[in-house]
Amino acid sequence: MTETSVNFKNVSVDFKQDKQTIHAVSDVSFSIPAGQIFGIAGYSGAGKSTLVRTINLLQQPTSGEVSVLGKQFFKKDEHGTTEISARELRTERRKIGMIFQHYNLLNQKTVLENVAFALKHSGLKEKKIAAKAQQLLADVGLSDYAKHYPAQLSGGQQQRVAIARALANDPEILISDEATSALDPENTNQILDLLKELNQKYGLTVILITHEMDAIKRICDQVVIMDQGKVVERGSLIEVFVESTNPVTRKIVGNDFDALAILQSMNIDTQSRNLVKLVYYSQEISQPIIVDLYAKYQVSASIVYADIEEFGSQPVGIMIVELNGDDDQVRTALDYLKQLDVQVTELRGAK
Ligand SMILES: Nc1ncnc2c1ncn2[C@@H]1O[C@H](COP(=O)(O)OP(=O)(O)OP(=O)(O)O)[C@@H](O)[C@H]1O
Repeated sequence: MTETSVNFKNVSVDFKQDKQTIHAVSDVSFSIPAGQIFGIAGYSGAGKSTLVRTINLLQQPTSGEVSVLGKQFFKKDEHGTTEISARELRTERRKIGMIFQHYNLLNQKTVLENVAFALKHSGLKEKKIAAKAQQLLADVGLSDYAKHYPAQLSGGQQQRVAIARALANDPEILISDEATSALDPENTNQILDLLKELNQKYGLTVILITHEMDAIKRICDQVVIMDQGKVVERGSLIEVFVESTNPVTRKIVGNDFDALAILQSMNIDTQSRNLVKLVYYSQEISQPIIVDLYAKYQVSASIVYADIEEFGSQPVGIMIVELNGDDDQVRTALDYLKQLDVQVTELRGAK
């Protein structure tokens, strides 16, 4: 397996509309490592769908280069255009499954037939097709629903059928374009957990396009934030959700770790009080911090704000504390916290 599943290099997509040019995607470059769950997040209209449609050339870039699983699919620059042949593209597209917000199931066919339909051109005999479709249904937890019709299933179950169908040709990449956007929170989480399970079981690369930050936080390894056709930021969940100071990113991912925004919403003045933001990566650490600071350094820390968020299975805590004590002791206490792998940000005078 190649290490990079998708590589975008200087990809731009323009649409001409009423004599105007819409720059849906502008000079985007990044790569998606194989075997990861990779999020592409941003507001509606940011260019996410247009960008991922260039992966299987459902959308041709206006310029730039797209390579998938080590093979160059498309390149257009000042020297001209090179493109994979239609025949090769047909073969390569089998390695890329897609699911969408709308399940697009065939209503007159049973669940099993819907999945089997995707294997029509696989070269397998009918019996083998039925067996494989049944196995795929088992993979998505729908073994008992083979003979049901789509209308008899819930939205979450229908999306499972769509996932089974998308996996029919054993793809290496699964693109999920807002696949949970029409589902309630419980079904959303179940589908996300299923994607994670498939990622782990089969090493499937999952590209998760969504405007729902909770979805990204639940299962992604890395995330790209897009805004107005451009990549604003790329990194691990912690880098993007916890550490980023980029204002566009913060607006999109929320202010859960932005101490100044939190304090402002609580009407707390940062100028006159010795406030410190502490970020830590283990749940057990928060209580001892406060106790230790007093016991070791006679620095009292009163908690102004505290919260814990989960990123996948990684809890990340934030505390804003007001420190009181001798100046030198406060300094030593802060050094001690840094040694404990607690990120310390002093907020006095910060804007
Ligand atoms: N075929 C098209 N013709 C003209 N404009 C288009 C076309 N497809 C997309 N656009 C425009 O390109 C921009 C990016 O759209 P895109 O659908 O990629 O965004 P998105 O981030 O996926 O948002 P959404 O989740 O709402 O689809 C938008 O301004 C959109 O109106």
